Amino acid sequence: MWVWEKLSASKWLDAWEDRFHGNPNFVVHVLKGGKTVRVEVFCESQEDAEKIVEQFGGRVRELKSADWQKPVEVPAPLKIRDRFVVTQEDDEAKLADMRRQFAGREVLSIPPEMAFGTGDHATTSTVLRMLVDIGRERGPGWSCADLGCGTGLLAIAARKLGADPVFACDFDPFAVKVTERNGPRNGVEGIVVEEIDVLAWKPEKTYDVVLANIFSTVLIQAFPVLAKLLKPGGDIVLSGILASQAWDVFEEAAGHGFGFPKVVKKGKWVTARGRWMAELVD
Ligand SMILES: C[S@@+](CC[C@H](N)C(=O)[O-])C[C@H]1O[C@@H](n2cnc3c(N)ncnc32)[C@H](O)[C@@H]1O
Repeated sequence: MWVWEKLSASKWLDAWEDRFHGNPNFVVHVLKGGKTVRVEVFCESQEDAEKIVEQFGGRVRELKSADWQKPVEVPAPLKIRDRFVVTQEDDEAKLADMRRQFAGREVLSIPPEMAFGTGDHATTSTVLRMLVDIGRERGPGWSCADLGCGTGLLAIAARKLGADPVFACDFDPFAVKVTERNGPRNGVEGIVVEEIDVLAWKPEKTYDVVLANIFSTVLIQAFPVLAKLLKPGGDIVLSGILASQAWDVFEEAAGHGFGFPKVVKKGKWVTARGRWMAELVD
């Protein structure tokens, strides 16, 4: 296992977070009392690591496999309103215990894999909370698209909340596979999952609810696609937005007829729930 690492001044912290948000294999450390940032990216091969170094600069080192294999403690289950509990546990006996412990909430099992979205990141958990609210407001029978689905957690939750059909996509083929696996693992069938680059997409269907937890630089370019995808009066939830970039996102959104009356900031991450006001667009 190879690690590419780069040191840079801490003023670039947001830029690095933005660039790698969604990549489960990157870790950003703040060093020297906040003056320096170290970006570590885990790669399968030295060749991959060297390609990244060529692109961004930095240095490659080999991680001792003992470090890599160190058992990681399963984090505590995460409660989402009074509706879900999200856990990385996949042991059936432990899941059965959790179902007893959290009776009344549905337990969603999303084991950690090389795809983003086990629920513990603020950008995912805030979308989940907003999604529970949307599900309650809409009742059964709304359609939902989850763009940049990662592990598929949001699509699975949408299906459990009454959405039908549910469409999920990611440009990472591994995320597509993981989402296809995680649906049935959680008793959910029928989520349509496709490998799609949102920025090169010409959607043919429209949805009542669109979710996109993808970083700002992608969202800013994605509004023409989002406007084609969302039904007039539909709900849209955007996440993965660094607070420092939120106004750029909202400004671009407004130009395409999107308004975001509900904004939640968790740490430096912003999640926004809004609507597409088709009548404001020529
Ligand atoms: C932050 S993760 C979100 C995962 C999951 N939806 C969640 O909320 O936890 C962003 C996902 O978007 C995907 N992604 C990034 N840019 C994309 C693009 N242009 N088209 C499709 N997927 C993209 C990444 O592969 C990653 O799985």
